[in-house]
Amino acid sequence: MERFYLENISKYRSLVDGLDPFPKPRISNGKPGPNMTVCARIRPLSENEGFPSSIFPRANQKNVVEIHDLYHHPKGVPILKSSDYQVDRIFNPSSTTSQIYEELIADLVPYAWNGGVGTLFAYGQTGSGKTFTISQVESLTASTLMNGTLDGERSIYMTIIDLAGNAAFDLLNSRAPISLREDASGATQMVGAQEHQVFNVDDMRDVVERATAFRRTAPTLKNPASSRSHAICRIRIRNAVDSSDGLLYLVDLAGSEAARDVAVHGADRMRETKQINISLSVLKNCIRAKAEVDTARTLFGEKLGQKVPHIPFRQSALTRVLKHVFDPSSTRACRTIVIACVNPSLADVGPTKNTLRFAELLRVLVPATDEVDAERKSAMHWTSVELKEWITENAGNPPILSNTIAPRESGAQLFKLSSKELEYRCQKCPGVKLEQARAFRSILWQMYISP
Ligand SMILES: Nc1ncnc2c1ncn2[C@@H]1O[C@H](COP(=O)(O)OP(=O)(O)OP(=O)(O)O)[C@@H](O)[C@H]1O
Repeated sequence: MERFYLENISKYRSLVDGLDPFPKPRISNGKPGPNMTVCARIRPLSENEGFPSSIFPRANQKNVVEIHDLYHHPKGVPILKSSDYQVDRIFNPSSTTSQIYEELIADLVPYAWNGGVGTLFAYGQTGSGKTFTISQVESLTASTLMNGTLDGERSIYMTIIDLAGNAAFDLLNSRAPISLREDASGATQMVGAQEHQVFNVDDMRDVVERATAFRRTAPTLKNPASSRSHAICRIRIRNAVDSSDGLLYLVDLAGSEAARDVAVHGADRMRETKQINISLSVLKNCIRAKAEVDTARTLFGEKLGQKVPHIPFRQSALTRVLKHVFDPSSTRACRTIVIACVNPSLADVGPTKNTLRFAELLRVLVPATDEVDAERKSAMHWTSVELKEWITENAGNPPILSNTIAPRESGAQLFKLSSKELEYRCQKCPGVKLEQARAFRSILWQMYISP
């Protein structure tokens, strides 16, 4: 494929130049949820790669990127296939980590200082800049925590572990194996992991450097030192006065490597990649379900009762460690930021689209409350024709339509279907994947939930 792109670079450029610079804007039906921000960071092109960029921030709409890919047309002429993606914030190749930190992450630090749980994930294809971003954020976080501007006395402790499959290792103790267990209160404990108290910026940077030396890496086609594990840096901020410890989790996820990248590395690497991809998929389901719970709580408050989506956080070691973040019964205040890292090179266009699709699926938009009420009330009485119109507008691409509703099914009947039945029907539509079916189901879920 890379050869095809290289041979057609000038054709690609001329096709992109011929596109309408002001395409039809995407319609967004809400604003980002209260405790979750999903952004994308486009790293600079490496000079030695020789491919043009496939990512074009849209000129007439903020936080939307267009991706242009080149396809082999059966008639032999390369054609352009374009898609667009929207996130809460896009950082261009010229953005520095300090800018990203100031704009997006710095607020998590006082939030955790005052007892909240702040979590930052870096997600993306191998070589897309996750470790680059998280390591600089760790250093900037150390400066904010230690520069004396935050009110009150706190003690700060760090633990850094990595997870390979369901096995966990202590990066601050020569990668000694540790176990993850739930204690009597239901909290997940990293049994055997060392926790280091830190007193200044240098202490914190030393701890991070020590951990980095023990991180598991292996070569991939895209990165000679690719991280093949999820690294979790936990900073516990102890407040002796009211005993509610704040927590900051900085999570550098393993590269979401495509199978073709590891094909040359044998069966073990294929197994490892499969495990990484499973844990990333569970993580995605948990982040999205958590955002749905938060959104529903914002919209319906006390009236919501027990009617919250299931959060499958027990399905992988990664999400069990982060139980504080995902357990819907937890009463702790949590804020989560996801940075989807992408490499703009045309050679990476496939994984880039996967990463941005992943990022989009994490977003749960909150419609204005009066809009929800009005829409919900009228939707219950829609006929199947009105329902079809609504589904066409809201079900994404490819459209979920043909088999979703029976000929005379009304709005009220569709909204009462169980999630399983709805997912099953959506999946019968050509080209619709389970993830899209779930995302669509959650839009419906927000609409039909009764206060
Ligand atoms: N924003 C950026 N500016 C300059 N260089 C960058 C940027 N992002 C990444 N790089 C460079 O790209 C290379 C790969 O980055 P990095 O190791 O962070 O990727 P990764 O996503 O963590 O990969 P993996 O999942 O394989 O570990 C590194 O040499 C890094 O210095």
